[in-house]
Amino acid sequence: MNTQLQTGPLTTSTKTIGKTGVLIVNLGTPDSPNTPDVRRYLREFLMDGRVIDIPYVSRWMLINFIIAPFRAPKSAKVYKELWTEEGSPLKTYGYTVEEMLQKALGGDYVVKLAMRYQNPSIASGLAELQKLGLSKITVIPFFPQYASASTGSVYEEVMRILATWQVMPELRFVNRFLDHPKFIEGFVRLGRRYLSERKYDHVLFSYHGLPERQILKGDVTNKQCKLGSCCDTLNRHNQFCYRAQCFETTRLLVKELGLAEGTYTTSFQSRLGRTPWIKPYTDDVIKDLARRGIKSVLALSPSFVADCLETTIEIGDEYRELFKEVGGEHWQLVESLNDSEIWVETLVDLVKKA
Ligand SMILES: C=CC1=C(C)c2cc3[nH]c(cc4nc(cc5[nH]c(cc1n2)c(C)c5CCC(=O)O)C(CCC(=O)O)=C4C)c(C)c3C=C
Ligand SMILES: [Fe+2]
Ligand SMILES: [Fe+2]
Repeated sequence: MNTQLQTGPLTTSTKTIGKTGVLIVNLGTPDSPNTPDVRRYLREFLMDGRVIDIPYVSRWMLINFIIAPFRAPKSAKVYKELWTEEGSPLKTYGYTVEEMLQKALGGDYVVKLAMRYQNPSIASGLAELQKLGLSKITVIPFFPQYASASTGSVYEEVMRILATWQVMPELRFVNRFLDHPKFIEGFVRLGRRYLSERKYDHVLFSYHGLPERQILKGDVTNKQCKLGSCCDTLNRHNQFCYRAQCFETTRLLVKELGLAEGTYTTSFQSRLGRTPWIKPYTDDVIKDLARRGIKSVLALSPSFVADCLETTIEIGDEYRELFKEVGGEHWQLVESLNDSEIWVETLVDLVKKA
């Protein structure tokens, strides 16, 4: 037997051996807008300790005694308004983007769509990729800004499943892409289109909110986040502060859109429960804008890459109603990146650079 150690250079390049799997992952949505499916979705979603980060027993009681019996039927009604003939927009756009990205990347890649909660699950997407004997897998959570409750949870689920594999291929996780030039350009193009059609008194950038506690728990480097003006700049100490990442996203968009100081605001929506969430709250900002005599608002939501309950219903319908109730006249939601070419170009670039 030849026991001599090979000392020369490697003769094979890992790049040429197998294909690369690309798992694109969005948050998830119910299988249907009926109460049992919505209940199952909310149960899986909100039992995630990264989403509701309270002790297991308290979380279990909250979900089973409040969310499941009371919130699920209410949410089901709203999901029925959102639902289209093709289903939930979040999932429909996901499948279209899966197809577009596969076409754009070509035969060296296999693209699979997964949802963190419900279907198609991360487990099923990874199982399909496993069968192909890939040399590399790149995971792209569809969240522009990092948060433990979103990106962190996708990572955890992927790692939980991969931990059971005998062969683990080379792995890449895209952490965030809030400053990717094409991602920014995507929202800028949309914004410009609306701004060229009519004059708006104010532009509102409304992001998904988070409990303040979750931001403070993530501030591991220097414990300096006070959830105030410290989040106004993004630097190496607060690079994972979700609030700071949202302000940075606004800054990049504002620069490209050429908005003047005082004509735009960043705010946070979708509060749940009684603990404090990051501020300013979108509903408070809307009331304040109306009080200041602002009559027309253009609203963008760059924490989402596909339209969903949080954009179409919460911003598009509920905040419009609120704005009009408090004296506003014209409210316009800017649609999300959805299945636009520029969003697919963003993904191609993220995959190639991973
Ligand atoms: C404690 C609760 C929640 C945290 C934390 C949270 C973080 C978070 N969520 C998204 C993206 C989405 N959330 C969506 C819906 C949604 N979010 C929560 C709660 C928390 N989210 C609930 C209860 C719901 C369901 C809606 C309802 O029943 O009222 C959606 C839309 C899904 C759809 O089907 O359309 C998205 C997308 C992010 C990015 C995030 C952390 C930054
Ligand atoms: Fe959410
Ligand atoms: Fe911060």
